[in-house]
Amino acid sequence: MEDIEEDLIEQEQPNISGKPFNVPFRSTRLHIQRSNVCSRAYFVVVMVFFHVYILNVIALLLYVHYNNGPGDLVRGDGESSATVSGSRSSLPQAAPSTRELRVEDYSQSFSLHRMEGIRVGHVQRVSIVPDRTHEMRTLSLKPLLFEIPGFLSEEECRVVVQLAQLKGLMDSQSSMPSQGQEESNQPLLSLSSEEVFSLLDLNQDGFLQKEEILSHSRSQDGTWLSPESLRQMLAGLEACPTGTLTLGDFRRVYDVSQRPQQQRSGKLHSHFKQRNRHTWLYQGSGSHRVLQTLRKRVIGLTHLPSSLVELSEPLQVIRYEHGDFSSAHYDSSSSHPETTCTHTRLAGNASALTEVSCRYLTVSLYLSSVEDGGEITFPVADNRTYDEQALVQEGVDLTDTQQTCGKGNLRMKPTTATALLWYNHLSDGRGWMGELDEFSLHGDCPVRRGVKWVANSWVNVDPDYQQQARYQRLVASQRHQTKAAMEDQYYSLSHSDLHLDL
Ligand SMILES: O=C(O)CCC(=O)C(=O)O
Ligand SMILES: [Fe+2]
Repeated sequence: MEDIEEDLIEQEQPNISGKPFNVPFRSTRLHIQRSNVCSRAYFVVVMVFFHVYILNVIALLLYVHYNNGPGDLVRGDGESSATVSGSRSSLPQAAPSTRELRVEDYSQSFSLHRMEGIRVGHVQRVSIVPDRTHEMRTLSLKPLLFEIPGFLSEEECRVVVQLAQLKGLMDSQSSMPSQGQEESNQPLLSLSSEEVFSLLDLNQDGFLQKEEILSHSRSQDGTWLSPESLRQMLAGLEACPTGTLTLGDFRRVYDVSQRPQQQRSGKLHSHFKQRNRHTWLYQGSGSHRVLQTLRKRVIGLTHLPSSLVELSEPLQVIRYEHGDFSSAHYDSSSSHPETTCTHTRLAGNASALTEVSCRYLTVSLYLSSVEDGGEITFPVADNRTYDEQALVQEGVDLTDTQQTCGKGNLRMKPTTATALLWYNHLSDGRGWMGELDEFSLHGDCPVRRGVKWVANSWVNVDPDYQQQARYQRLVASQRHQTKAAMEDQYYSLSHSDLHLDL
């Protein structure tokens, strides 16, 4: 207490003006301090806490500043209307920066841009190309779906159709066995369980290990084992105490997995069917300027980072002639532990996983109008809830676009130069891609008169953010190596030229 009083006396020195504090004030301070509330120790502790707090805030601000988004992965790159028709460097990207390499060090603090639908019928003006704006109309909120008339010029539509014709179109394959294909696959599917077991038993030890089953279903091609059937088999395998399947186990599990889906789940779901022809058009540097422009326009429209869009699938151009259609389907897939995204597979230790398409959103570009039929249908758009059972009721299967196109909730007639954009996935609530949006189910009604040309621009995103980041770093470093190799070659060439000259 004496110390405190000494201290107080020291503090009662005259102030700057040379005058001592007046008496009432001094007596108040003395009173407070004698009551021990503001003891020196207390003051020191408060100040220490205060400084630690300030330091923490500064550290946090610095952290946020230097880790502002995952580098090239989701950087807003200002690829706006002004740059849509501007030329961009075609040089390979630089090597991964230290900033990119730190991507895994911190948790997500960024967002994949997602447009606002506001309400059905809402029209917003968007700036995608210089010197003009486009109207973007919300067609549904579930899925989040927009229509942008005049997204392309008629000339651009013509060029894309001609480029597709030049490339050549091929028959589209159904990703799931269609009824027709089931028949044509009969000889293959009629392999006995013993034969299938023996083919899968790579090391011929008489047991099937998980890796052996997975090894045959790595690539999406073929119709033998859909992701759903694969899940059935793996569930059966996990139920076995040994973690392997004997021939007897395999017979049971395989039988169940090969039964049509409607019998397993009790739901009358028809398999995916389609009839049309398609081709793929590369949009990277060196491709036709219209294709490059369209990709930039998709970047401008979606506000997604150019690196994501540029590493996505090429443009798919589809031609539907008379009677051509596709039954209702999802453009993307829900994620499961047994699946990996096709586009990022090289970046993971995923050699034994089934590949699936991971497409955050779809931009469908209509390159022609159709005289009759050929609408795109979203059978469950804006239903209050998603009910898979309700898709098939009283013999009416809403996924069967050949029979029930008129009964879906939303149908859009193809119109030349119009774009549709919809999100196939919900947000994960943290700014990355979340679950498959079940309302994004859509199909194509049969063309009755005319020809439908449509181009699909998909933006691929891996629901596993780290995997997407690894993939982008891998591509960036490979590009860097390629560039270095090209420069080396150029250097040695010019060097040898020099020798020749001499
Ligand atoms: O025809 C359309 O409008 C879109 C085509 C489509 O759904 C697809 O190819 O996945
Ligand atoms: Fe589709």
